Amino acid sequence: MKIRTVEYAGTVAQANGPVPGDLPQVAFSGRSNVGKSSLINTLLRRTRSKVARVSATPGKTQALNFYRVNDHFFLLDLPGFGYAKVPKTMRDQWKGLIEGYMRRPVDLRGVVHLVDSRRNPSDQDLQMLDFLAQLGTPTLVVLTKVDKLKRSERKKAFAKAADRLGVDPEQLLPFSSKTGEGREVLLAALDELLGSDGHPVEDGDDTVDDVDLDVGGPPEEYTA
Ligand SMILES: Nc1nc2c(ncn2[C@@H]2O[C@H](COP(=O)(O)OP(=O)(O)OP(=O)(O)O)[C@@H](O)[C@H]2O)c(=O)[nH]1
Ligand SMILES: [Mg+2]
Repeated sequence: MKIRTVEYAGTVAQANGPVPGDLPQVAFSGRSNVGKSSLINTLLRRTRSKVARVSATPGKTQALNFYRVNDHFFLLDLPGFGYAKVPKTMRDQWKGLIEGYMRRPVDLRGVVHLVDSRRNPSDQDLQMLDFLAQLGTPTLVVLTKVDKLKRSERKKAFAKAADRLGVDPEQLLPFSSKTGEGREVLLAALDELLGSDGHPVEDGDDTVDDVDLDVGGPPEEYTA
């Protein structure tokens, strides 16, 4: 997939809030600080005008942010979970928002769930993956920040995470926003999730898109 255009399309702060349009969706989830904003910016090649903002106070307001990519699909940035300082009421709100949204009859083609490659997947990671399995939503699991692992550590880390998640190590996609490792594989996986709806099939390099573009972004209170 070649990323041609990315526009902020809206924010959904309530599970039953209006969706900004009628396009297939792919959502990105994971615990706070897992590297989700960095991955989205790397994936969309938005290094100068960042799409997903990094907020100084994680978890303050929980909302789903929508970005329209190539006028063909919505990339959904789900709020990060598991931030230690977030009170339980807020965690319940998070659950209500995400689970409520996912249960809606929206055209959600898949979820990319991020886990830090240096950490053991948490109970919340397992709960999220269970929930997605129950819904039957196709799910990709990405292990982030792999640049921080030595080659020798990587194999062990992947085996351990796979064991805990109950999948094969080959099913875990390595990713690094620092080196760009995994970007092409993940884009190809998104192509598969989206089928022919995601984009017109097309070859060629995709290095020309980081031209000056101001995608805007969610209101400050909705960045997680
Ligand atoms: N070495 C390395 N650091 C990374 C990578 N991805 C993210 N980071 C760092 O990890 C920290 C968190 O990254 P973010 O992309 O803001 O993570 P997030 O999941 O969006 O975090 P919240 O929005 O706060 O939930 C930042 O200090 C990043 O620079 C990576 O691939 N490699
Ligand atoms: Mg973020």
